[in-house]
Amino acid sequence: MTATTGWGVELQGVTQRYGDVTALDDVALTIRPGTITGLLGRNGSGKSTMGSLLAAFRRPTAGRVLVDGEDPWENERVVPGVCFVRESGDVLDDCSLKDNLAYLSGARPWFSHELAGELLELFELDLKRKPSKLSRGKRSAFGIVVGLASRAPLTILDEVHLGLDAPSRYAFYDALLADYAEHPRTIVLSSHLIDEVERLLEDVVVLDAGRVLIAQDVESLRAEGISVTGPAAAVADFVAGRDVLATQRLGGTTQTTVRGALLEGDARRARQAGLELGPVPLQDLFVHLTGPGRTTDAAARAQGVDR
Ligand SMILES: Nc1ncnc2c1ncn2[C@@H]1O[C@H](COP(=O)(O)OP(=O)(O)OP(=O)(O)O)[C@@H](O)[C@H]1O
Repeated sequence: MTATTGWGVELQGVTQRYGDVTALDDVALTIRPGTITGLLGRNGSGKSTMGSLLAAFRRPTAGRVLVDGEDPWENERVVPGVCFVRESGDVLDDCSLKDNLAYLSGARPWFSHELAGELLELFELDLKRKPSKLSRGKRSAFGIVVGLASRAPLTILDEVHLGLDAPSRYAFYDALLADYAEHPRTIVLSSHLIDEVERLLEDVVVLDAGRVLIAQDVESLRAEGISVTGPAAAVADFVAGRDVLATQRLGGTTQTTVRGALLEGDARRARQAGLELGPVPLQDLFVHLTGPGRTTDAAARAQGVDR
């Protein structure tokens, strides 16, 4: 089948309830086609639920899900183009990997057997083995083989690195980037290892208790976090009136993380006050915005509510 450049996603007022648990709460979101988007959030924030809605594993309680402009639910055009790989692994446990690949590739119009072969070798997976007999890491690796080789226009990789050792994780990241460069598509990557995946991401969506806290491109998000370090009084003066996310003190020195782009003259003012300005890693921003005790403030900030 001819290549695509990836399918976009739009969620309009999407709510998903499980009994009295609201997993997604009136979510409005656009995922740009042809990007790698990081789907981040603390445990239970709704990431897997969002994946299952995009893959039409379930229908939302309320609102509209659009994949490539159409509702994916029972949609014969859209469903084969959405590949959702999740930790639980939707594989045939008691069939060999070879039979699994034959079965799974049958439903995937863009499936590349050549790439599957390369990845099986990379992760040292034996086609004769059955998923039920694999270690956790090898099971994850097989999920990655299926997810990448499917070359689906919308690929959702939900915590697919679980159990993988560090060399295998980095091999996965490299393989993903290499294949994505040659076969552009939309990839939604959910992971708690933000430091590791940051370099892969173009856009980032942060969910917080079922709501969208952040949805923007990584570059502009990074530019919004500033670390200010220097004498305590000078730091306090510099950050006054700004959105302070965290402060650490060591002796007379303070390091404060603020959210918000630098204003004109800030760099000069900081230099004159003996302060050091620096970037904030995405992981730190995430922790400061969603960490325990911050949830309510962060959600309120996202909604423009003053507390
Ligand atoms: N099938 C289900 N039945 C009942 N509640 C569910 C179901 N699936 C998810 N939930 C609940 O919905 C909320 C969101 O869960 P979800 O799995 O989407 O979060 P997550 O961000 O993927 O979490 P994690 O990072 O821990 O995997 C949680 O409170 C969870 O307990």
